[in-house]
Amino acid sequence: MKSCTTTVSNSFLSFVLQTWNSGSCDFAPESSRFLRYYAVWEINAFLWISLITITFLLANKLCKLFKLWSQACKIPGPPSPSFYGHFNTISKQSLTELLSDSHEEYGSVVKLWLGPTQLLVSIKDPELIKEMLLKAKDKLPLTGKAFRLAFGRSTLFASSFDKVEKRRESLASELNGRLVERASVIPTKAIDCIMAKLHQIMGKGSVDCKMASQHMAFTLLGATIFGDTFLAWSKATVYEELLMMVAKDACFWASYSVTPFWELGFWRYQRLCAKLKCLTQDLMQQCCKNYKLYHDMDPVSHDETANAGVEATVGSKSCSGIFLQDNFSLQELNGHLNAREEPCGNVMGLMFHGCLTTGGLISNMLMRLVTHPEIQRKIYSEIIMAQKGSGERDKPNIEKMPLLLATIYESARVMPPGPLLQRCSLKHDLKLKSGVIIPAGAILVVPVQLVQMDDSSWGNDAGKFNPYRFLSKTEEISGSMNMDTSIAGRAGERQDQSHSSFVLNDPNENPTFLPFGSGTRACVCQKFVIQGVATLFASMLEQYEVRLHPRSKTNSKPLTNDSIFKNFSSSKIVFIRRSN
Ligand code: HEM
Repeated sequence: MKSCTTTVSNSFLSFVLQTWNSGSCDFAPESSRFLRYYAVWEINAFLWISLITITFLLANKLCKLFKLWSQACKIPGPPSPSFYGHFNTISKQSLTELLSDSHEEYGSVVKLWLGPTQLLVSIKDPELIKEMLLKAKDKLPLTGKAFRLAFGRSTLFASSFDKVEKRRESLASELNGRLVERASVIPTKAIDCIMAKLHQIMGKGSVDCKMASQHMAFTLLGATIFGDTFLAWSKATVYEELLMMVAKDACFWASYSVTPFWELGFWRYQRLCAKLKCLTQDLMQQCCKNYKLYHDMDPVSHDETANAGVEATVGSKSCSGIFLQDNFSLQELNGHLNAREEPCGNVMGLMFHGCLTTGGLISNMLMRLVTHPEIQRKIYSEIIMAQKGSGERDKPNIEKMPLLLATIYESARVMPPGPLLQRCSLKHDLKLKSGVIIPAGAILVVPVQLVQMDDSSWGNDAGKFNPYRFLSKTEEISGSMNMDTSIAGRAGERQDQSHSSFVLNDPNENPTFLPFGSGTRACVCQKFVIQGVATLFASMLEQYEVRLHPRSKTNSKPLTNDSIFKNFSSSKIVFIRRSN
């Protein structure tokens, strides 16, 4: 027995047997010997099974790795400079620039190694992009992890398509249905709040474009989701700060392959996330209380009550926020919660994604307006003309503002809020019609910035900011008939736009217009965002002219941006109240 104690497993065995021998059992010597053999046999079997399972798992991993390497060999791309692939190159050079060089040299599908097991495949050809965005339904595990660490489990923004499919559908049908109609009412109230805040800040001189845009996006989205309650909420400023702090570190903590429970910083981050969650719950409770109050009242007094506490800052009409309408409540957005779902995960996720992307778009729009004052002047005339037609201040008629809409599209084209679209096929290899096979688990990217600036899709002036590319001229013939002439791609004709009227082309007709993605995981809010941002700018430009602060420098050449945080310009701008 003593000789058995030399190995770890045997010492465990002897412990078991000794316990048996010294126990109070009255086994006969044969049965106790049988039990001893049986125990030895069981433990040996357990160790063998463990060994075989681990070997099988390792062999499986190794096979997958060989398969990945052999499939990746067939995809063209620059040779890997080291064991870590192009990872070090990317930290020195922007990924978009590296992809631009690689596509030029190796064609429309290129691979880069981000490590021995991490393959990135970039696609630039419009047809292949369309096919890939339809077929690759998953998002990178890193994206899903960033959302999960920050906001808990949710049914939007998860990596696997199966988890998000249902919630995407319900959100899309609600947003693209009657809520789009409301998107034009909400910003009018939000804009008063935004301008009140900007005026406070501008008392000190100018405002930082990045800060102003972030605040506009936050207020616009908050008012849209939560309604009047949000505009009157005393903790909105703290909420905004917290959201931005969480956003800044989300990807960093998700990038650890093992969640770093040992890091103090991680727990500090988790405390921020918990605070954000408490605030979201507080806001949602207030919304529900106000909603109940509003619905328990007789219809005549609705407006008075819903505006209690809001009247000081915003107009007179009440609005209850998009998700508190009839059958689509905030609770419903979070789903029929299952045990593994966080109560406000979806709402926080939407605020997070919506604020960053919409903030990026607004910042970009503001910078285009200050660097192209002639376009701003024309948009202003368009707003005044449209207003004369309808006479309603509370609801700017953005359908009559094609130049404003085209400027938003063009801003999103020249500098999309996210420079790369990323997808993944987690379980299956992806076979494209061209014959290329992309192994399961590879990171698939579309370099949106390159694709949207490509001469072959956008004409020779693809690198220029020109909103008129999204417009068609309508010429009046014999005073009655309208004839559409597409002016996209005709640089000469674009010079004389002052006396013509225009209609907006559908930007999604061009398959390389991708600021909102496309295919299975495309943004469900495109229509809604465009309408909201257009109404925001229509209300704002009607009252204010935006100018660059005289001492501020701009870089009118779009920067290549690898992160949406870099997308905010830090130029100083001023809002000058119009005299009329
Ligand atoms: C300028 C503003 C926005 C831009 C540029 C934008 C862009 C995007 C992009 C590029 C994607 C991924 C598309 C793909 O992979 O094909 C996406 C997904 C999504 N966006 Fe947006 N977005 C914006 C605002 C919003 C807002 C305001 C909301 C909602 C309040 C929203 C909700 C979503 C949702 C639910 C998804 C799908 C997530 C998934 O399938 O996991 N977006 N967006």
